[in-house]
Order: sequence, then C-alpha cells, then structure tokens
Amino acid sequence: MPTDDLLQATGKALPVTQAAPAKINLTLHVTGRRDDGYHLLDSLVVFADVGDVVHLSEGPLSLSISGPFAAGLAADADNLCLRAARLAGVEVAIALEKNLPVASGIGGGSADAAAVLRALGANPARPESLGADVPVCLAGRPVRMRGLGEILDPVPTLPPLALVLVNPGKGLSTPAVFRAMTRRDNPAMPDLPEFRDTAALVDFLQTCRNDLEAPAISLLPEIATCLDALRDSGALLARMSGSGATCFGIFADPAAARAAAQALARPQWWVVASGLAPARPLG
Ligand SMILES: C[C@@](CO)(OP(=O)(O)O)[C@H](O)COP(=O)(O)OP(=O)(O)OC[C@H]1O[C@@H](n2ccc(N)nc2=O)[C@H](O)[C@@H]1O
Ligand SMILES: Nc1ncnc2c1ncn2[C@@H]1O[C@H](COP(=O)(O)OP(=O)(O)O)[C@@H](O)[C@H]1O
Repeated sequence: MPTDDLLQATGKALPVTQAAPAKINLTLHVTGRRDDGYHLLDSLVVFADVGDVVHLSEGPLSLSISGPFAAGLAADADNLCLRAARLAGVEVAIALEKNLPVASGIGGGSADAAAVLRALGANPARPESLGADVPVCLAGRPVRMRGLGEILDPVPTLPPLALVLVNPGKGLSTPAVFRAMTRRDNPAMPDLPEFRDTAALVDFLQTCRNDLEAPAISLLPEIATCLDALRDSGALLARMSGSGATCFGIFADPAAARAAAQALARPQWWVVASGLAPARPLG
C-alpha cells in the first residue's frame, strides 16, 4: 500500500514506537466452560511498567525480532504482530523488541498485537479474534475482565504497586493448563471495594484466587518454588499470573521489591522489579 493510503488507513504517521506492557492477572477466577471448550473468566488485570516494544516503519509487511527473548520466537506469519497488521489491513515493517519471556502468562503475544493495532490507530471490530487477551491489552489500564476476555469493566483506582515478576525459565502451554483443571465452575471474584492503600488491595486479593495456579503447578512444579521464594523474600502476597508460569509478588514499597529481586536472582530465572504502567485513558 502506498504511504499516503497507509496514513489514510491508519491515521498515524510512521515511524512510530509503541510500548507493549506485560499483563498481570492479579486474580483469575475460572467460573465455567462453554460448549466450544473456551472458559469463562473473572479477572482483575493490571499492566506492569516492563514489557516488549514494537517499532513500525514504512515498508512491505515484515517482522524482525531482537531482545533477550528473541530466540524463543519465530518471526513467521503466525506471529501475533503480523496477524495484527493483517487484521488492520496494513502493510508495515515491524521490529519487535522481545523483553518478555514467551508463553509465560503475562500476555506477551497479546500485548504485542495490541501495541501494533494501537500504533496503527486501527480499531478492528473483533480484536479477540487474535486472542482472548488482546481486548484487555488494548485497554492497557486496570480493568475487571470477564466472559472469554472481551467484557471489560472499570475498577476503583488502585494504589501504586511494588511488584516482582519471577519466571522459572520454562514456557507453559495455555490450552494444556486449562485442560489440567479438575474443577471449572468456581465462584466469581467478589465485587471490588475502594482501596485506601496497598494493604487494603492485598487484603482484597487474599480473598481471591488464580484457579489456574494448581493445574499449572501440576504441570510445572517449579512454579511452587517461585511462589515460595517470593514469599520468603518478603512478598505480602505471591500468586501466578494467567496460565503461568510467571508469578508476581506484591511488596510493601519499591525498595523492598528491588531488594527482593536482587535476592531472587537464579541463573535460569527471569526476575524483575516493576511498578504499574501509567494507565491509558479510558477508550
Ligand atoms: C489465560 C489468560 C488469562 O488472561 O492469559 P495467558 O495465560 O494467556 O497470559 C488468557 O485468557 C489467555 O489469552 P490468550 O493467550 O490470548 O488466549 P487464546 O490464544 O485466545 O487461547 C489459547 C487457549 O487458551 C484457552 N482459553 C483461552 C481463553 C479462555 N477464555 N478460555 C480458554 O479456554 C483455550 O484452550 C485456547 O485455545
Ligand atoms: N509476538 C509474540 N510474542 C509471544 N508469543 C507469540 C507472539 N506471536 C505468537 N506467539 C505465540 O503465542 C503463544 C503464547 O505466547 P504469549 O502470549 O507470550 O504467552 P501467554 O499467552 O502465556 O501470555 C506462544 O507459544 C507463541 O508461540
């Protein structure tokens, strides 16, 4: 597509760089399963201030991948960056900086797809056709996510969070984790109260769950090691995100999170201290 048409189609000038923040499911209740096998979810989702980065420039549709986790990901037609550009109907050269571990429960692929759509100013009718997590990644702000992932509701303002993310260095297949569940009709997440401070949020989170945590641990016991290590290093709460294997700990303040991240370092583990990404405006 010639550049003028491209600009008309997208409303955005190229080149453009867009952050793809990691998605964190602070809670993930699985409340049922549809006949087509997809599960009904109820999840408090936030975004970290670590993530991938996509850079879009003029050119035929293409993808190059750099960054610490580039080796784990093929730049083939199935890559969610290219699928997003095709859904937007735009020819564009994409450079992906892959900073997030692949297949790790923090939505890297969905975050990348959402970042490409955002960078193009594209607003496809059914972004969930790229993946259940793409609508929430497009929202890019704390929300309550329900349905298969397409129902997004605002939540009370969250306090700042000092997080540590830990991944044991092994990918986990999302369908395999859902298949390993033994109970699929779990109670919904309680309604969210107003949060005065981090302690109030942690108190609320203690009443919630990630229903995929036990099945994921049954497939990859190292997840339990990550959770124990987070708790031993002072986390007020430690839980797995998404279908794993990345776990998060909530700490009292950023200094405690940074100290824990240093103490948690292991040769095969990905460990990072993070706050929340600045919330995107309501769309
Ligand atoms: C579990 C979650 C929670 O946020 O996170 P991740 O672990 O992927 O980060 C998401 O729902 C994942 O979203 P995403 O990774 O985009 O899922 P998709 O590609 O659409 O689906 C992958 C597979 O997950 C299962 N799946 C996904 C979503 C859903 N509501 N029910 C499901 O059963 C299905 O087996 C599906 O084939
Ligand atoms: N840009 C991308 N980044 C990560 N994974 C991708 C991407 N494009 C396609 N995938 C595929 O999506 C699958 C899920 O990856 P990812 O989104 O990182 O994990 P999760 O769904 O657990 O959050 C991977 O197995 C990978 O092959």
